[in-house]
Amino acid sequence: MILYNPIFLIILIIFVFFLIRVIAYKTGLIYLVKRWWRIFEDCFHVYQFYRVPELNESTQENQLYRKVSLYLHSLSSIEDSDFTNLVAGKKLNDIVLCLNPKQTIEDDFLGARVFWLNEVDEKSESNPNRNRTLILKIRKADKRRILRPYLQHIHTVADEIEQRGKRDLKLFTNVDPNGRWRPVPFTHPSTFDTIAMEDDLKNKIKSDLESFLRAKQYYHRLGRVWKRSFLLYGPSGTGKSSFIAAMANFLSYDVYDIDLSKVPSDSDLKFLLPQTTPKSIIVIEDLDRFLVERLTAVSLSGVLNFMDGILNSCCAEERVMVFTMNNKDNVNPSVLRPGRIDFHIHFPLCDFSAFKALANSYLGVKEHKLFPQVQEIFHNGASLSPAEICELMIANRNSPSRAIKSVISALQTDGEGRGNGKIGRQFGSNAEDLDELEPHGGLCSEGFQTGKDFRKLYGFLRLKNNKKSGSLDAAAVQ
Ligand SMILES: Nc1ncnc2c1ncn2[C@@H]1O[C@H](COP(=O)(O)OP(=O)(O)OP(=O)(O)O)[C@@H](O)[C@H]1O
Ligand SMILES: [Mg+2]
Repeated sequence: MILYNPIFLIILIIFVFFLIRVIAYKTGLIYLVKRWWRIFEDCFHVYQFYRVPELNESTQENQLYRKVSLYLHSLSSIEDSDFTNLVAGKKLNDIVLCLNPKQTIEDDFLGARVFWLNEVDEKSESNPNRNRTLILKIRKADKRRILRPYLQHIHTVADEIEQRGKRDLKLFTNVDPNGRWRPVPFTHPSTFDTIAMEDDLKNKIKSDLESFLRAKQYYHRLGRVWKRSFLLYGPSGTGKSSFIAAMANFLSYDVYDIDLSKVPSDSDLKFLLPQTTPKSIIVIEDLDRFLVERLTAVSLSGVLNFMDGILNSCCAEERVMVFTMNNKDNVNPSVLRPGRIDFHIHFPLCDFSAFKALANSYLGVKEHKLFPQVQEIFHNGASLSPAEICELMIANRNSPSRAIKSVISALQTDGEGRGNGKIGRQFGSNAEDLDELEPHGGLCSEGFQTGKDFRKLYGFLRLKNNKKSGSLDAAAVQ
């Protein structure tokens, strides 16, 4: 009889409903129900699809793909996917989620639901970094209302992520036999803080790079190509490659590292350039070795054309070119002429101030009773490369005294005479060294030949000498 009591029936229905809900959530059945509901719902909607391929028709990287990918990886719904990839991130102990081939993720925008499918071309499974496409699935009914603002939203969010430096940098190498770039994550930890270099010089380079980043309008107004080129030269193990990594981390730029021995001809070298993306550093290491010892099939004119190629319109935006050499004296002067290289930066062997900077970072000591002895040895002309000193410090990191003693004995045995004439002029502390960083062309070539002009260009004298500074001076630091 009680079953016919309406109050009892209501309580029973509520209880059963509550029980089903609890079971559905506890067991995860709710997700199955939601999926079925979506499949059912889909039967009443017409969808439209938009493909965003990774490469455009001329096999260059599609910038929209990069932005969409960046945006999707920032969505919380990637965590709710049935399956996704977990990979180690850039920072220590960092784990990031990464889309799996064929994975679909959902996004909501202005009350409309859209889907993204990560499609990987079956033919390219051996090379998963290529021929990938992100497919946007959007209801036809919502398309007119949300498509444009949605794409704009993706642009904005991706730009913000990049600005915040969250962009995962890539290192591209030209080892692909098809003459294409092969990317790997770029996770080099080097920063300007970890490089032992005189602060003044470091700050000048940093402020030049910062003003370069901000100067897009300025360069365009002048009709000049927005690029910078650097020559880093000095003995082995003095930090040239680490400095390039520090630049990439500072600018948040990808790195394209060209191995000239893997380039079969001049035209292949030329072909590599248009495939690079804006916001990138293009690097040729040990250029002197390749040119002097002829270790590459590429000719001198091929290299010169490549260096000038950055001036052509297809790759004129936001490029930094860096060349490294052990010795620039044997290289044909046309390689180094103004216009091809903007800055020459010397990386010498260690002096006492660099040694102290390394001791501070590697051993955590700012002062030590053995420092006067080390200073004396440097003063007498002995030196080692920072790399050699770093290795000794790492090997003896548990005992600073032992580490410094091992540096002293290495300086006495291997370092004799190596630092001849270098001490005191390592990091641009005098007028001669300012010339080392002096601009050698590009924006600054005409009429900027002395250290004084260089300082003027970068505004160091602006406060003192406002009247004298020209318009180029003011704009260059914007
Ligand atoms: N100035 C420096 N400050 C801090 N670490 C340095 C410096 N120079 C070298 N090192 C350390 O020494 C190692 C080798 O340096 P790096 O590879 O950058 O030298 P390099 O000049 O590129 O040498 P090579 O000409 O042989 O390519 C790196 O691990 C780096 O940490
Ligand atoms: Mg190197």
